Amino acid sequence: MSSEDFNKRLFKYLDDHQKDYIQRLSDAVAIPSVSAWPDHRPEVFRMVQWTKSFMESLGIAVELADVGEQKLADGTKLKLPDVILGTYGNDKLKKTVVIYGHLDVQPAQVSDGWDTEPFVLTEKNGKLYGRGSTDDKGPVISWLNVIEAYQKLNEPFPVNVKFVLESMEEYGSEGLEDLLKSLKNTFLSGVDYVVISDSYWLGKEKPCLQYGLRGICYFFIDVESSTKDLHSGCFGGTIHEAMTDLIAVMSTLVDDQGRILIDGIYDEVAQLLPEEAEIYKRITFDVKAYSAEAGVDKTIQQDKEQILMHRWRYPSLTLHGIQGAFDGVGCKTVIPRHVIGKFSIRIVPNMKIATIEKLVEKHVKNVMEKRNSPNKVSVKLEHGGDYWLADPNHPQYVAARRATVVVHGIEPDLTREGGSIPITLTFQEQTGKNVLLLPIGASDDGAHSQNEKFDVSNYMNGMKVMGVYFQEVARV
Ligand SMILES: NCC(=O)N[C@@H](Cc1c[nH]cn1)C(=O)O
Ligand SMILES: [Zn+2]
Ligand SMILES: [Zn+2]
Repeated sequence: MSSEDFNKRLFKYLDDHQKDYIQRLSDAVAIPSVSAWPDHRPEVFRMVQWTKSFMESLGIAVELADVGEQKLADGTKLKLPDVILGTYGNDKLKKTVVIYGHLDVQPAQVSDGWDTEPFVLTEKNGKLYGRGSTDDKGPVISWLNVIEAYQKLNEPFPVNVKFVLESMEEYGSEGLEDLLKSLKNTFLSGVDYVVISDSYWLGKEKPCLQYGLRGICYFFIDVESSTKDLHSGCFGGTIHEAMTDLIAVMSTLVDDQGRILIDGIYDEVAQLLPEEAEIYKRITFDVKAYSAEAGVDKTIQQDKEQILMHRWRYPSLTLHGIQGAFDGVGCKTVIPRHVIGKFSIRIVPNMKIATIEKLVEKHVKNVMEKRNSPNKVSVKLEHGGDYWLADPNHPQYVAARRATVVVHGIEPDLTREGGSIPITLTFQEQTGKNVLLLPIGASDDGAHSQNEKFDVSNYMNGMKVMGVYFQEVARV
């Protein structure tokens, strides 16, 4: 049978089973596998077991790798979720593809402003709303659905597949880097390509392939002022307040133009070369739609090239929150005794995590010295992940481009991504092979945000691209 004929059968099979795929995603979304919530760790374990059972039902050999314990801020220890290592096929004559994905999700609660229950997949106008629908349960399940479709069509699978599915990605992939290093000469030896579907198109219509990611350095600034919370009427104006110190420090980190104010932070950022500047001009990107997706009236930069550069090739600093601060409704006249400020810096070529860590420590120390405060202040790099860049002309990218053309009838843009998948570089280093980012979700999916969703059309077309990608990559 020609590949065109098989593709027709594959696409029909996938289309005919749309309902089953939505039900499967709904079952996965119903498990609130939030890695950042320690009390939800059993749910993360349940998600691992759910996926293991699904994989085993497809004849994938599954091994669970223990990656140790997580030490929480209060000193308690919590078991890290096992990493799923799956092996599908072991034919020496076939190429071997490693598929990485994650089963944990960002926190979500209706009170954050969701229109529906975040852990109940809700279909409205062709969109599937639910936490993890696009990040990253939808894409992970898509890969597995495609394997099932090949089986049901009695079609030999074109490649061997090795799965690495973790459940701490949204919390810095703790334990995974060491695991991959230990697997270099065993599970990861002899692989040919690595592919990751855990990112989004640049727009809503046009597919893309990505060859770059920013890294991340996530910091905690801990300020402690007293042994207990205090009445602001009795003590206000007489003691050095922890929150006042913390806000003073946090307000010195970034200016209103998004420029990071930490001395030396831009020193290692790669210079923009004329050839690179040209790349941004060729990319399809709708600035108005971007603002609309963010729900803002005005972005810092106005032109397309500048926005893309500030997403992909310049660092950014975001203030995320303050643990221990009063954030309830109403008024509470308290002086919090202990607050932890959280911020992250997205890092780009050629910034080094160790340099960033030193510069941030120095900056906080300088600001605090000027304040003459007796409070205990410490800075901690909670987790760090490197930036990553690959060669978009590599044959694996050519294979994925062909697959995209078959399904979408259009060449994908070759783009980068402003977010981070910290383990991508480790895969590249430990396998020595090309890594491809193959996004299937749309730019407005709202990962990490309220009302995260995955379009049914992206789910269906994403599986089709994955199905054809396996054939194309088998040939290169
Ligand atoms: N889909 C990728 C993603 O969302 N990655 C996270 C990774 C991360 C790192 N620290 C906390 N989360 C991201 O925020 O980019
Ligand atoms: Zn993700
Ligand atoms: Zn995410």
